[in-house]
Amino acid sequence: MKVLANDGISKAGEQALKNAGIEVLENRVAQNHVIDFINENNVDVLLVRSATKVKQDIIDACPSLKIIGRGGIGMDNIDVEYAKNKGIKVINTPTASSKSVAELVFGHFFSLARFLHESNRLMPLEGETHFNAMKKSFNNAYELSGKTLGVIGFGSIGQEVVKIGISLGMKVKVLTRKPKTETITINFFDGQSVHFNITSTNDMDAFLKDSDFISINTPKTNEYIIDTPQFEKMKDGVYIVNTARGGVMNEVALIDFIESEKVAGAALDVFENEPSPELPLLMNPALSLSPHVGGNTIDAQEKIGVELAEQIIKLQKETIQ
Ligand SMILES: O=C(O)[C@H](O)COP(=O)(O)O
Repeated sequence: MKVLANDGISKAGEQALKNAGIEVLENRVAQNHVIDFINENNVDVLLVRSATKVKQDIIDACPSLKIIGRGGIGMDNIDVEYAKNKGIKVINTPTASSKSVAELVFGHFFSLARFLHESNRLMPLEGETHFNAMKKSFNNAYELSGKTLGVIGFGSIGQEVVKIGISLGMKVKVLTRKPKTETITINFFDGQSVHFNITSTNDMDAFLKDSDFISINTPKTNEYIIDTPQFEKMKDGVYIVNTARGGVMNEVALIDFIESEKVAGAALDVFENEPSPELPLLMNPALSLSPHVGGNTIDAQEKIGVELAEQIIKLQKETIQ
């Protein structure tokens, strides 16, 4: 069996596959050469992250493909149903990177609430006057503790965001299409755990009115979840972080509401025009930005690689001679 890990795979994942007698090709093939490469090398399994798109063209033109694996959560770069209808197994790693994404959400919240993104850019400044002026300009900072965290989406990442929020002493609200209850378990270093039953709401207006810090943690949507009418209903001075997908929040409207100071600060890890975000986003001091790195930790990539390898080995045993 041959695997093409086109957007990379961790050493641990690669080793697990090799130990099972599976060949791993680590070539990084450009999108327009993927079909030829798969056919020339008789690839059985195509592993991707979000960079490589696996759409109908690849699925139709590559009869050797038996498994498409997404190292990560969002499957919007893969024609999942189309592949499944053609008998191709499609797998992902729905929980392996959720802690990493949730930690990035809070990295951005802390950065926004304390102006870290901006002060890092502006330091070092010469002389007491500049130093003190800068210090004064960052006076209106906030603690997260005691504030209301609004989480849009209650999947594995949303739940990890909620855990961190609770641990910081935040009040937590979760917005989902239909209300649902999840038991959130926080494990402490000494082996103790606490459990919280959290029920989400579908009352968007109340959610927007109450939330001081909003994190978007949903799959990609066809329409904006956050657009002008939603911004209008938010608290003055709200902070928003989007680590979900470009397209869940209207970036043009976001800039307008930052300019009117309705939104105090926002962070984007994902962009409508990815990988080339619009210029007004890049230059805006109220924005903390990162280049789609939610799952980019050594820890998450290790877990992702190993989980993918385990699933492939299992599928190989079950279905592929
Ligand atoms: O959907 C995901 O898993 C995250 O957005 C990470 O995407 P990436 O693997 O392309 O970094």
